[in-house]
Amino acid sequence: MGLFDKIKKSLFGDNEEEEKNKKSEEESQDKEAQDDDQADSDSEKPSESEQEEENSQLNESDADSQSDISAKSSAANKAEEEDGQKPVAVETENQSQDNDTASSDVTAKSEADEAEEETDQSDSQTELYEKGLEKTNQGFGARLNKFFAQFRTVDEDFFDDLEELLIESDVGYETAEQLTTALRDEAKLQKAKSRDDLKKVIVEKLVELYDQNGDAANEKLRSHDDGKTNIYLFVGVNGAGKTTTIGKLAKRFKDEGKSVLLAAADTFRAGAVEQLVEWGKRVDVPVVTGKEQADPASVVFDATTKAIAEHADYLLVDTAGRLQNKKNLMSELEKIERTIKKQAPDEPTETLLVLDGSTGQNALLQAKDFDKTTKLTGLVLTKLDGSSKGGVVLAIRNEMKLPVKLVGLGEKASDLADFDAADYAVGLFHDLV
Ligand SMILES: Nc1nc2c(ncn2[C@@H]2O[C@H](COP(=O)(O)OP(=O)(O)OP(=O)(O)O)[C@@H](O)[C@H]2O)c(=O)[nH]1
Repeated sequence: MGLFDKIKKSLFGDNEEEEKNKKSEEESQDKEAQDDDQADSDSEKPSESEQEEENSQLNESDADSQSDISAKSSAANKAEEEDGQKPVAVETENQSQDNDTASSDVTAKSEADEAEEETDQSDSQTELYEKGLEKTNQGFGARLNKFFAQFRTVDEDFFDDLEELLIESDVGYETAEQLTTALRDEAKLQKAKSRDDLKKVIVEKLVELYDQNGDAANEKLRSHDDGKTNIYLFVGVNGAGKTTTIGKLAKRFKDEGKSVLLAAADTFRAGAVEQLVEWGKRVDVPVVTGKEQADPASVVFDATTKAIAEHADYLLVDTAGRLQNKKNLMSELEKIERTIKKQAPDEPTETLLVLDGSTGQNALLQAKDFDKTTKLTGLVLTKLDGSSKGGVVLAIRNEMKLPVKLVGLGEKASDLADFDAADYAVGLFHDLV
């Protein structure tokens, strides 16, 4: 569907039926990891209160920062039940710095009788956005729609009020100003007078603003298809949705027939490893783990060695969201990146910052902090289904020139979509007014 059709459908509706596909899961492979003397020992670990204090500087979302593994595991189990999938058997063995390659990872076994077909509903991307953005609509979209519902005439007050509304919706001051100016000019040009004319223009301008701030070559997930392993490094504050996104993406790649390996490099928190192992079982991909409190770089080293040796198509690396202080977190990430580059000089293919979509303007600060340490190639915006804002998408794009590559629109394995500016802009208006 072209942009115009999407805008038309959003604003005026139609009766098109949405397609629904069913996807099935494939068997996984058993893999082995090789150990090495790569790991250095980490400095002493902090108290919980120190972690919390540090984390609050990076993440304003208290609810997420307090999420624990029991909640996560029960959420995963609940989702498993929803997906109707039984977990496959998992062999768990810890890795250290010896050379016991046979016991160096956690492997999801692919036993035929256990690999039940997952029948996740695979909604079309537009449908996912519409469903996922329902709550965001109660925020940014609802404000826009309420604003348009009260619309009387196109005058200076109209544009001033619109600019104010955009700033309140976390679009950012600069972006709000740019968008309002563009809208003012376009409204004049198109002689837009009615409410529907203006809504059409604003959707067009939202998309245009997003598009003009990007690098066309870096819009979609990068992936090389030359037999080498694509390594995706996921960074972000705790609770942003890194592990969940990795689980969802692993499922997507598996469904595409690719071989996937996961690395649980958040050894700081035992629950984080468990959570990734749960996802590995759910989507039937092996997970490389290390001993609790082990050097995360050693886990990454083992996982990279294994992925390269076994010609895995993708290695998805989960990292810690918090350490005793920001400096420690950043130096750990630096070390992980160095470790990857040592074995695979052109990697990582992607360094994705995972951001909670409801974080608001703080998301921008996080993006700037992480970008200083690990050169980011893109963003993943999660929880857009539960976001009360949503406007931060534009702020980040405008100020960081970083593309949003993926969006999380729910907790299920299938609730992941490629970011699409038109879908996003249209989704904000869907079903309202
Ligand atoms: N509604 C909704 N919830 C999500 C989404 N993505 C993640 N979550 C939930 O957010 C919570 C935190 O997600 P995690 O994947 O554990 O976050 P993390 O960044 O790995 O956190 P740490 O392991 O603490 O660093 C979990 O309860 C997830 O189920 C999403 O797109 N929508």
